[in-house]
Amino acid sequence: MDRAGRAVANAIRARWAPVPVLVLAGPGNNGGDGLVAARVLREAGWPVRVMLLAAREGLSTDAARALEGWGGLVESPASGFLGDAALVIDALFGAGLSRPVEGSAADWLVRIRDSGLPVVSVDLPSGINGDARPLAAPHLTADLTITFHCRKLAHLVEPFAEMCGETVCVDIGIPDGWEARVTPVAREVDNPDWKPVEPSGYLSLHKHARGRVAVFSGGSQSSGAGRLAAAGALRAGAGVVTLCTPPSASLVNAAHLTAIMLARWGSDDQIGEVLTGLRAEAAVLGPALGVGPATRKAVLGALEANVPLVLDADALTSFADDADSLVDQLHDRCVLTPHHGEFSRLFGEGRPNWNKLEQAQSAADRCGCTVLLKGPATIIATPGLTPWINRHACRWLATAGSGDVLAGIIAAGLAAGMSPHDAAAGATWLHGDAALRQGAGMTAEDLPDALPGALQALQRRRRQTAALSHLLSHGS
Ligand SMILES: NC(=O)C1=CN([C@@H]2O[C@H](COP(=O)(O)OP(=O)(O)OC[C@H]3O[C@@H](n4cnc5c(N)ncnc54)[C@H](O)[C@@H]3O)[C@@H](O)[C@H]2O)[C@@H](O)CC1
Repeated sequence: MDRAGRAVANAIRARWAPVPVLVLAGPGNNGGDGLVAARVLREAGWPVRVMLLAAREGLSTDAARALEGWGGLVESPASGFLGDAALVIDALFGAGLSRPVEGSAADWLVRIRDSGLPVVSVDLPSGINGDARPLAAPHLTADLTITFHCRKLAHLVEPFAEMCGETVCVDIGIPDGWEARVTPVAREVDNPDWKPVEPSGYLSLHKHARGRVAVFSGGSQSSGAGRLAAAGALRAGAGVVTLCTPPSASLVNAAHLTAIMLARWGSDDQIGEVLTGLRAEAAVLGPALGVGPATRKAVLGALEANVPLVLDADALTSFADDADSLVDQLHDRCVLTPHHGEFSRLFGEGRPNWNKLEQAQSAADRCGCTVLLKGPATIIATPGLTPWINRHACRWLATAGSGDVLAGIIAAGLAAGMSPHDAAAGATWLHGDAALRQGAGMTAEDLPDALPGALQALQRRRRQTAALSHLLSHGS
C-alpha cells in the first residue's frame, strides 16, 4: 500500500505544480492508497485536505494504518465539500467495488463530476468495476488513473478505458511468478508473432512458399474493398495474392492492380473450384460483396472447400436473419471479423451484464472458431484459448475501408500457416501500428503502404526482446 500510495503521489507531482488537493478516501485499501498519497504530497509541501467516506472504525486494517500515517485533520463534508480544491484524488472505491454506488457516496461522485475539477483516480475511477461490466449508477471520469502491477479489463476496453483518462500502470514490487498462479482473463497483444516475414524462413523461400491468398471482389460499383484487402495481404507478406473478380469488375480491377493477380469469378463458377484452381491457402470473403443470397452461396461454398477463411462485412450481414445457417457450417480455421453493428446483427447483445470479452468469447464458442470483435480495443476470442486484446491502434482507423485491409492482413497470416488466433492478433497489431505511423489524415489506402515500416519495427522489437531474454537467462 505504501508503494501504491507513493506511486500515486509521484505521478501527480510529475504532472502538476503544487495545488490544493482534496483526497476522498473510501473504507477499503483503495482509500488506504489515497491516504498514503495524501501524506506524501503533504510532506512535499502540497496543501492537502482529506475526507473519509466511512467512519474510522469501518476502515480496513491497512487503511486504518494509513490514516494513522496521515495523522492530520479529517474534514467533514459539512464544512465545505470541495472548498478551494484544485485537484481531487479519488480513492473511494477501486477493485473492491461490489455493488452500485448509492447514498452519500453517489452524492460525492455527482458533486465531483459536476465541479469539473481534474480528477486523479486510484486504480479505477470510482463507480467503474475492474471487469468492465455495464454501469447502472454514477461513476467518475478521471483525467489520470494510476493502477498497480497490471491493467484490469476496464483499463483496456471501451467505454471504460476512455473514462480512465491517461492510465499509468506502476510496478509495486509484486514478485515474478504471480501470473503463473492465476488464469488471466485476457492478454494484451504486444510484439506478436508474424510468420509471413520471419527471418528464419523467408530469405530461402520462393513466393509460393510464403502463402497464397485469394480475395473475392464485389462488382463494378464496389470493387475497391476487395483491392484494399488484397493490398493488405500482399504488403503483410503473402507471396501470391489473387483478386477473384466478377466479369463486371474485371476492367476496373485490372486498371488498378499490378503485383496482385486477377482471376475470373463468374456467378456460375463454383467458388470451391476457384479456390482449388488457385491453390489458395487462405481466402477473404465479404468486403463489398453485397448482402443477399449470392453472398450466402459464396460463403457456404467457400466453407465447404475447407480453406482458412476470413469472413468480414457482407459475408456476415448476409446471415443476419439466420445466423445458425452460417454457424453450423463454420470450421476452426475461420476468422470472423465483425464490428459492433455486424456482431449484434449476427449474435445479438448477449446477457445484459456481459462485458465485451464475454460477448466475443460466447460468440467464438458458439461458432467453434475465432471471432475478432473490432473497436478501440479489439478482442480476439477462440474456443479454449486466452483471448487477446489489442489496443495498439488509434482513432484514425475509424475510416472507410480500414477493416478490409485488416481482413487481408489476417489472410496473409493464415496462408503462412499461423493459427487463426495468432494470425488475427498479429494482424490487428500490425494494422494498428500502420495507422499510428500514418496518423491524422490517413485513409485506408495509406495502410498497406505503412505496413513495411510496421513489419520492420516489429522485427526489430522481436530481435531486441530475444536478445534481452538471452542475456537474462545466460548472464552477460
Ligand atoms: N490487490 C493488490 O495487490 C493491491 C491493491 N491495492 C489497492 O486496494 C484496492 C482494493 O482494495 P479493497 O479490496 O479493500 O477494495 P476497495 O477499497 O476498492 O473497496 C472495498 C470497500 O468498499 C466497500 N464497497 C464496495 N462497493 C461499495 C459500494 N458500492 N458502496 C459502498 N461501499 C462499497 C466494501 O464493503 C469494502 O469496505 C485496489 O483498488 C487498490 O487501490 C493497492 O494497495 C496495491 C496492492
